[in-house]
Amino acid sequence: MRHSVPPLNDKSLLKSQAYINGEWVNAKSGKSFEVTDPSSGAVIGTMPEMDASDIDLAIKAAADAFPSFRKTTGREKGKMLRKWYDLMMENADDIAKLITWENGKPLTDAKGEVSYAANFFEWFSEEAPRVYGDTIPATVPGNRVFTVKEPVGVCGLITPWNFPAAMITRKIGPALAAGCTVVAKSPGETPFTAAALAELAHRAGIPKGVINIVTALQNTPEVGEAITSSSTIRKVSFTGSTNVGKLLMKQSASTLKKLSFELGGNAPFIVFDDADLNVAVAGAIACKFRSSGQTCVCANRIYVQQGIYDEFCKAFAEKVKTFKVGSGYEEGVTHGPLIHDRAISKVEQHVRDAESQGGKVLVGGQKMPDLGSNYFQPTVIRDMTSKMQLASEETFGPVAGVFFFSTEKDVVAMANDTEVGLAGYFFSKDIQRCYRVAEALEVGMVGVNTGLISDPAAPFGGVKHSGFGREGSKYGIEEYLTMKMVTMGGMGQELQG
Ligand SMILES: NC(=O)c1ccc[n+]([C@@H]2O[C@H](COP(=O)([O-])OP(=O)(O)OC[C@H]3O[C@@H](n4cnc5c(N)ncnc54)[C@H](O)[C@@H]3O)[C@@H](O)[C@H]2O)c1
Ligand SMILES: O=CCCC(=O)O
Repeated sequence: MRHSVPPLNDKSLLKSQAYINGEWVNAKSGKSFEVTDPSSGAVIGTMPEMDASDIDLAIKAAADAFPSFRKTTGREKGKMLRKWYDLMMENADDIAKLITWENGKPLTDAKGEVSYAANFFEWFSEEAPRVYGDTIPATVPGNRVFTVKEPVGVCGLITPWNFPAAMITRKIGPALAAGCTVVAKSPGETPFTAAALAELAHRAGIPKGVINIVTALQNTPEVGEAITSSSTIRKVSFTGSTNVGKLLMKQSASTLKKLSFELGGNAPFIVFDDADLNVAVAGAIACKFRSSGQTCVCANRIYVQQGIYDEFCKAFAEKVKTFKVGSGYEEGVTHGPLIHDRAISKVEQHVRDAESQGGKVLVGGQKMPDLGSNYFQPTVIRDMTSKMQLASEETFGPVAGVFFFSTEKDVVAMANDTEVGLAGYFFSKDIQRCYRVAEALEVGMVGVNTGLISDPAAPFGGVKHSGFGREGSKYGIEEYLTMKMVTMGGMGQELQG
């Protein structure tokens, strides 16, 4: 079965080829892979199944474009990114339809993602002209020392399917602002959005070779290897799971690349007795069920203090009962399908495991075969314990496990008892506790009395096995720059004449 193409205002935004050196191309082998709609399971199109030989062409194009692009002034690069931002916003409805088509998220969420994604271009269009070095007082008399920031060079970018637009713009925006050229591997599950963005880059006048979008599904490991082992590529930025991050880091070792890794999380979400219950419930809904739980910063372990536990569980479950699950295109739908059957298997396993160890399902807990094979009911389970799988593994789906705790010290110990450290959240009205707990959590990002922390102006990234490097914010561009120090000798002479 082939699912019909969404009605785009501009049909030329739907591409089924990769974009290399300013041209739309197929794989040299002629092979392609099928892309499916996670809602219906229907094949919705194909993309080139590229291999290492195609990637080499993209790397060469990016390397050829680099000497000239690196000399482009910050202001010029800023104008290109701004133009790309404007085109994204003008075509927001079409891009959102493509996101819903291939990722499944509801159209309103997809529109939100387009704006979030485009904002990275706007933000970095403003950072591009503001790349400063330092002047440094030298220790050696007569020496003058200064630093300049230079683009790293050709960058390899690898992104996941859960934000088909925003994960790519969050990398390409700062890369271009710094003066780098890129080879970006779009996610095999969701390649159409990235291709539409490449078409808009073309229209924005971004020079050929500066952006290259390569595609693969089965060949993804080979493509990853080609990118990480290339001696032309100087930097790799990856967003995805911790396991794949570790593999890519090993592969990058022989060429000692600069790396930024945004990896998996297992976010603690803590509600203290002194929290505003309504604010905490709203925060948990937004944080846990955004994109049906498929974001790396989604709450994974919800810890609620004893005095408020029953009340919180009841109010939280009541809210979840109001969700409408269905196709992302359907009016009023709040939550769509998961990306594929592996995701369904994982959430089901977490639910069954929790139930078998005494967890009580308050709402949901089952697959939804009437809607399609990738649908799972939004689920709330109470009486969770640290022995259950969900406590130590990222669920990446619509299952909220609520744990019980007694003291601040206990809950911080439980929150930190994990290898990863991406985001953490807590709710309290006590300002001293807010500082104390924010400082004690071993994560890269903390939400206090909010479940939504993503913002192009705020540094995004983790600690521990959640990776390193920061995206967005004034720090994001640093990932794509190197610092050169210049010492000028014989400078402290007497005036002549
Ligand atoms: N920290 C963040 O910003 C962030 C954002 C989104 C997702 N994630 C994490 O990603 C995971 C969910 O996504 P997933 O299960 O699809 O992750 P994944 O690591 O399996 O895949 C992510 C992407 O990496 C690429 N990939 C996979 N194997 C590869 C290989 N051998 N070489 C090169 N590229 C490869 C694919 O293109 C894929 O789209 C979760 O752990 C989530 O927390 C993290
Ligand atoms: O899934 C990871 C990224 C989520 C976000 O940027 O808010």
